[in-house]
Amino acid sequence: MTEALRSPLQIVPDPLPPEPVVRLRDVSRAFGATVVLDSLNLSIAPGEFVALLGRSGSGKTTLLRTLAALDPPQAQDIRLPGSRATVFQDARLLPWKRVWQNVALGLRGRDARPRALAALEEVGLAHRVDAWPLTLSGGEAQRAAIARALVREPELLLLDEPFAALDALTRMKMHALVLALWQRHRPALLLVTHDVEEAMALADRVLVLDRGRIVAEERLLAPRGSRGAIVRDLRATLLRHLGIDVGGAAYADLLERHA
Ligand SMILES: Nc1ncnc2c1ncn2[C@@H]1O[C@H](COP(=O)(O)OP(=O)(O)OP(=O)(O)O)[C@@H](O)[C@H]1O
Repeated sequence: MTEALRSPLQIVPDPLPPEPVVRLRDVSRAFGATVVLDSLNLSIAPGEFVALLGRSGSGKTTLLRTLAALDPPQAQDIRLPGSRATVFQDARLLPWKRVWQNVALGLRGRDARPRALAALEEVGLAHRVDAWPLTLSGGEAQRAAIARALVREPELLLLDEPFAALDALTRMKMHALVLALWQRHRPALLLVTHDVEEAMALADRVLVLDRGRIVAEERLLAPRGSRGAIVRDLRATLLRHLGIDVGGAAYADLLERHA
């Protein structure tokens, strides 16, 4: 027997953390003299759900476009997975193609249609597969856009304020849907949002971007659905980073009016 096997106290090394699927090191981006991303560092682990908050003009969309590799490549230290998909605020469906054809767009092989149909069924649109995009409601169009992203089984799913244009009830349904799909498929997911509540309800980690830098990072360790007790302080912290003082009299007054 070897020495190691005889020892009653074997030291089992911690498993190495998984390699991030996204890694940005010291990434900057400027438009003319305006610096929009400023020496930014960001890692996202496989299967992690990250929310990105930021005031208007803080650089969220620019960061998302960098992660989607939509802008011309630059000589920067950026690692991205090969398979990525993006869902925007507007569904961007081609109006001259039926819903299932929009989802199947770019898929190769005979199984393109069955794959598209399966994805549409997953998002609750089995009854609308042959519809024209212009006949869909806003929520249905976003479901189709999510199906189009998911059918590619991306390692990285980017959501750019996908619920911003939806009414409150539809938004809640979409939250539940995105969470269920993320749990089933487990892509790394970056959700850009203005909505602190949305970020806290859905994400594992919430980042705040300000003037092209990540100025706050909060991990949500409590399981989703049982976060009620811990969210108040966190909400206040995140809102402060977004320039809203929840301790201020004006905010207290606002809360009272909504009570
Ligand atoms: N193609 C471009 N050319 C010039 N300036 C740009 C371009 N794209 C973005 N900007 C500028 O970069 C800054 C950040 O824009 P970005 O769209 O990334 O912000 P954002 O946080 O997504 O804002 P919002 O929440 O309002 O969508 C803004 O000042 C914007 O005017």
